[in-house]
Amino acid sequence: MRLNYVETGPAEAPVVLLGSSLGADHRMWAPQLDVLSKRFRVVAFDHRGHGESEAPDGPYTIEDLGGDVLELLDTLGAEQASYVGISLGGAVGLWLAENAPERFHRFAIICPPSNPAANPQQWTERAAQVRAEGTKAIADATLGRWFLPDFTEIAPIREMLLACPAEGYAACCEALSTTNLVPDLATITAPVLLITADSDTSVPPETVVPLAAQIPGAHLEIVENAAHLVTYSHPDLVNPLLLAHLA
Ligand SMILES: O=C(O)CC1=CCC(=O)O1
Repeated sequence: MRLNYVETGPAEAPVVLLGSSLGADHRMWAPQLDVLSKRFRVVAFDHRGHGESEAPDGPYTIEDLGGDVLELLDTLGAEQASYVGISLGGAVGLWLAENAPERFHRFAIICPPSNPAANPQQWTERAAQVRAEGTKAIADATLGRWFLPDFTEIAPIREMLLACPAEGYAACCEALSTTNLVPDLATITAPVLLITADSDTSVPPETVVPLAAQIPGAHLEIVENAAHLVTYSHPDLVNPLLLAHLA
């Protein structure tokens, strides 16, 4: 699987991978790039079925998405990296922390759905809707969950959602419908920063806060007055947390 990615920062610096949310692509990390690229070789990638990555027919699994990231590390010639992921990208990060600890230094996991398989119908219905009507059918509702009304710079994210291949979006919904990362959280050995947002209705903080007690040594931060896509709306608060954890 060839994942599309964009690389910034010094080639010899430690690698940090950036994994995006469902329907978005590597461009959603624009507010982090300047800051992280001063210290790291930053690789923002598109999950399979997203952005300019290949979009084979689904369904996909979390193992497919995590395996793609391990292949990307090989492509980059990086034995190890740190990983920052939000939402779907956060779920992929938890899978990597559980299944490939030898390839990673540190994780920053933001607003992750840890057990979306608890409500599989939500995801299979959304997959069917997007296959039938395209991502335009879910764009407004998604933006309404991802940002509070006072955040108005949403046009670039809308454009990413509309550009996302319907099959790729649907197949990643199906990956979420079969994903439960909770049973193996206690096996995670890498240092994990968990970030949640107090007004996240996509992945409510009540579902993220308990993970901090289940992941050994995890550090939890709650961003106030923020919704799901907190990296995009609140880089002033999130970027210092990322730098402090990754450095
Ligand atoms: O689409 C949403 O609001 C919820 C979501 C779950 C995984 C993800 O990336 O977004």
